[in-house]
Amino acid sequence: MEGPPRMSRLTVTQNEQAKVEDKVSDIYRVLVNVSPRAHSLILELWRDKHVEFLMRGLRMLAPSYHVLDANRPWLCYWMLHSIAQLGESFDPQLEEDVVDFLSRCQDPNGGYGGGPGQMPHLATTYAAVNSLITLGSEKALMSINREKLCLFLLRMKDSSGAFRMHDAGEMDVRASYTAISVASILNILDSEMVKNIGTFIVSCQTYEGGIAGEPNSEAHGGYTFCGLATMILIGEADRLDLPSLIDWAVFRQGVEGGLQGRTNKLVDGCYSFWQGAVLGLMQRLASIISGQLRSLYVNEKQDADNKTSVSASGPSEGELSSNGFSFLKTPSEGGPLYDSSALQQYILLCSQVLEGGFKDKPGKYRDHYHTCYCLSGLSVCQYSWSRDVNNPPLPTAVLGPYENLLEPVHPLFNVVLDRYYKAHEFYAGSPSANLTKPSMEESGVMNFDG
Ligand SMILES: CC(C)=CCC/C(C)=C/CC/C(C)=C/COP(=O)(O)OP(=O)(O)O
Ligand SMILES: [Zn+2]
Repeated sequence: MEGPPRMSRLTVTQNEQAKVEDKVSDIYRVLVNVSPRAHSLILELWRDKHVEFLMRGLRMLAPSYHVLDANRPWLCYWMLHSIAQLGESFDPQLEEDVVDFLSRCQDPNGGYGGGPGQMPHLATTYAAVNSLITLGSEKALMSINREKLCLFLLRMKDSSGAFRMHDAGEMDVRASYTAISVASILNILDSEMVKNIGTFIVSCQTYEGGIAGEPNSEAHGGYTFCGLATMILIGEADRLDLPSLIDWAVFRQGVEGGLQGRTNKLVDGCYSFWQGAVLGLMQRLASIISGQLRSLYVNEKQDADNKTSVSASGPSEGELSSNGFSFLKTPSEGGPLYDSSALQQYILLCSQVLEGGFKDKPGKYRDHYHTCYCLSGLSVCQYSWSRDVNNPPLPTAVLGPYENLLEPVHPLFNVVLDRYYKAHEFYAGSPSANLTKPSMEESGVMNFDG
């Protein structure tokens, strides 16, 4: 694994980076020569344009949902979540159409496929569940068959502890996150689902400090978010080497202000969330981090398996599903571990498309994925100085006019906070223990090792 950075990639990075830097410094040259009003205008979030772009996308999707065949729950999530972060409500007819469509994607044996009749997949299950929670109506929340979903999740669980994305599919950190995220938010997380997942994720942390998609691969922001969020949701974050994770993550901010996904690659607006949220989550792990640093200094070498009192003694099922809720009660300490103002500048100046929507970087086209994750990253950034995400941030934390402020998101699930609270309350009365579930053998947990 260890070795020098690949030179070809470094060369491309430097050339491309220079072009982006030129563009950014052109904009700054304009900025310093104009009035404060113009400065503020340039940093404005073009809300109406974004809502127009997103609503148009949703309406086009609604009648037939025939585009991007296997990705339709994702398109729903990216658009709905973006609209919710912008503080807009949904037209009841549109909401009804989306719930009906997603119900048609729900497999009779649990989970959601990329379209009606398609095989259930963990990624589209996550997207569908987050979409329905974002819609937030009783009809939307009731439409999820949690009992069957529980069976689907157990079917995707391999004997090693890791999850597969779909029947006979690949096992990676995305699968762990999407499974644990939906189980936690729907209050069906149990010890069977959690078993050995921490060990799998620990095995994906690389020599750089970030987390890879699978053991022996390269650390990447997308997988690092998935791995860290999963470890927090299962109460095992202290099994990761958090100081080295921070060390890797803080160096992912480029001179352009944006964040890159991996070493020597270009910055990209979508990592504003994947990497920004990782560093945001770290602010709530301060006590574990200082404990790990202390033990480093006193040279207390601990076996990773013995570090977690929670995993050693086994948490109760109620405790497991409540990790996502209690995490928010831990104060966010010390301010952001990245330059929040520079990241907001990158999102607003380099990723924002004035006709509506967001893109990876100048020279690329807008799309709904980048719109969703640039907005999610911007929201995380705006609240990065707040100890409590439930309180509005100070004006100094929000770059540009204060009207730029977005709705806060739950950083572990990436759904708007008030929708999360509604779902949490809705599903609180019926935890996993009340669902009739078979054992691992009865549910046919796949064992490819024979
Ligand atoms: C919840 C869920 C399903 C999360 C997915 C997380 C995520 C974004 C993973 C990224 C996967 C990956 C290796 C991208 C590299 O693309 P690239 O080589 O085009 O980009 P790069 O140059 O920026 O690395
Ligand atoms: Zn991207």
